[in-house]
Amino acid sequence: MSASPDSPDSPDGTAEVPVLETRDLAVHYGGIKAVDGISMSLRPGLISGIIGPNGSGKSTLVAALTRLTHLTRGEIYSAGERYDHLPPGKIAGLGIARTFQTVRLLPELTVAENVMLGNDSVAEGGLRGLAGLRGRLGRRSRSANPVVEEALERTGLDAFRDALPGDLSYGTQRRVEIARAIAMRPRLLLLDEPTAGMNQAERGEISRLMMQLRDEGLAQLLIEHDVQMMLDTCDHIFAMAQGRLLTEGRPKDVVGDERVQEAYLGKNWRGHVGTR
Ligand SMILES: Nc1ncnc2c1ncn2[C@@H]1O[C@H](COP(=O)(O)OP(=O)(O)OP(=O)(O)O)[C@@H](O)[C@H]1O
Repeated sequence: MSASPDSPDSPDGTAEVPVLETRDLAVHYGGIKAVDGISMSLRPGLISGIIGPNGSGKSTLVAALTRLTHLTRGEIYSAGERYDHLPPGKIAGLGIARTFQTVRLLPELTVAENVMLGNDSVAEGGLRGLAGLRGRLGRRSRSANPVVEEALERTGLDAFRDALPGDLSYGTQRRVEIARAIAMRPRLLLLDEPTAGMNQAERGEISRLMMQLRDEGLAQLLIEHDVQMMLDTCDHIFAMAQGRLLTEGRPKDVVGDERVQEAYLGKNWRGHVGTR
């Protein structure tokens, strides 16, 4: 692998290696330029966000970062190491975990078992690992896996450990997905619309969880249509339109940017932008 030749400076002047970086990234589907020349850099330990109208390329960008779609051109680096040639199965090994737009839990497994699937030892065992999971975990017992226990605790799911996903609220199912991703011990967590279909209280819960994880050092990239949540949660926002970056910066600056308002928010958006 080749190393990224230059790195941005952190506020204290020392060189800081981005947790993730793209250079001139493009994904075209025939004539559709879903992503068209994105160069972006995610700083460690921050919550970064992507906003943009429907069809602006946000999900395609995440698919490119996790190597689930082809690249038309460009380069991707994880902690300075170029990885755009790797297949999707190798991305977790780089310390990049993700949640999806729709809940993807295994309905016949308990919360603890679903979370355990995120852990390396089980993932390496594949389906045989899954078959052995029940025996090792045991219903109504602790998993004896400190990573899983920690993930359940950090996401406030300990009380639900023996529940099946179908018995949980949508918001709690989302938290299980985040717990499973955390059990991978990632360096970077990608969250694609984690609060879709949630009420305000559940959104607040996810937002607080993300900030808690950020305070514990986990870098996150959030895609979300709820602009107020983005303002409240993110440290840095990228605004996309038609596959390109319109602007990036502090949330209130980006949301206050005329081009962003024109492309996405509309002139009637009246959220508050002055609190951060
Ligand atoms: N597999 C595909 N084949 C062809 N076109 C695609 C494919 N995936 C995405 N597109 C197109 O690429 C563009 C960007 O789509 P994408 O889903 O990335 O946007 P988005 O910003 O995530 O939208 P949303 O907010 O609605 O989820 C759209 O025009 C979409 O129709």
